[in-house]
Amino acid sequence: MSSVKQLSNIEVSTKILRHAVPKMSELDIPVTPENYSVWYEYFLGVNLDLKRVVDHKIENGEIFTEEVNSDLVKQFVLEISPDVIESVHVETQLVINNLLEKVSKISSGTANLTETLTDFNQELQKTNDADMLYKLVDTLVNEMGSVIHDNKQMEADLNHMNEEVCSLKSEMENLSVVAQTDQLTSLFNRRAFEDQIQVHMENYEQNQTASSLLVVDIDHFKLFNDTHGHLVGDKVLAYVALALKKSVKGTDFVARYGGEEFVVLLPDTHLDDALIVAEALRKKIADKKLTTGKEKKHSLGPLTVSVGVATLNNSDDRESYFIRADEALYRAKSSGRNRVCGE
Ligand SMILES: Nc1nc2c(ncn2[C@@H]2O[C@H](COP(=O)(O)OP(=O)(O)OP(=O)(O)O)[C@@H](O)[C@H]2O)c(=O)[nH]1
Repeated sequence: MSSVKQLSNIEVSTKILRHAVPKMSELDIPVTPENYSVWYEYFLGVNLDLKRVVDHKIENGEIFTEEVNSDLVKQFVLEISPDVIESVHVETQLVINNLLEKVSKISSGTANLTETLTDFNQELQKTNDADMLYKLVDTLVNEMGSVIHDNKQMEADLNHMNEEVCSLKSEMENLSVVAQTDQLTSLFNRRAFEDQIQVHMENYEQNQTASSLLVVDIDHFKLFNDTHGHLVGDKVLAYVALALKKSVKGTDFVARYGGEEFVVLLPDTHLDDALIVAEALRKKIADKKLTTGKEKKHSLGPLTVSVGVATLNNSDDRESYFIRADEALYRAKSSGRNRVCGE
């Protein structure tokens, strides 16, 4: 279990919330989810680089302008592993539950108190001859009234805080999606792939669930870019991404590994079946006639991919699994491209 997970409990997240928000307001930093993530990390105290950079800025009296905040986000938040983002989700959810519990307790407590005091007040008003007592109790009732008022105010504050935490949570979720998505193709990115390959390894270890990996690389993509320009190149990448996504089952995982290279993880799939899937992908892309221009008359020429396939085995770690698929891809390239090679 990571140190972050060990620290993940309601006390820690509430404590951080209590420190982070006042500090941000002291430094005039808007409490957006991204900025909050930086300060959450800062008060969590495990990211020493972040702490050093922020402390240095505070010591030098530096102003946390929009630019400074955004640099901190870029430098540290976008580097936060999905693990940490996930843990912030869990903690935010715990804070919400805690707050909801408090809010409901205060609501019912206030309702009871109001009822009791109202009855008591009515009874007292019927008694004419106990002036002194009446005055004392009336004072008491007034005081209790102000307690009720305070409680109501507290309830309103808690409700408001709850709304803010809810919106924080939903923004954090968006942040997590962004951190795992490739902007150009909308596929998962390499970071998400690293997580998913880990899931496959664990399923294999625990339940002997088979797993196969395809590494798909567009052939001569440099030439394509050079001939048609980068913008068309980008569109072709988006097209290949969609073609891959549409050609596999919903449980299969497609990501852009980088540049013109894609990866597909097939759960519960042995080598023979993975080779069939890979061949179907290759053929689908090779058969498509790509055109451009308003009337789609201008042909872009052939577009093909090479695919390397590997299946997870007992002695694999994440790296060796990927390397075997990548070596198979290399063989597909060096033996002529537009083909599939297995390990
Ligand atoms: N348009 C565009 N091009 C990209 C992107 N990422 C990488 N590339 C280009 O992809 C090309 C990859 O070239 P190479 O690695 O030489 O590979 P290749 O031309 O596909 O040749 P083989 O893989 O050997 O068939 C380079 O020209 C990169 O600039 C991108 O996001 N958009």
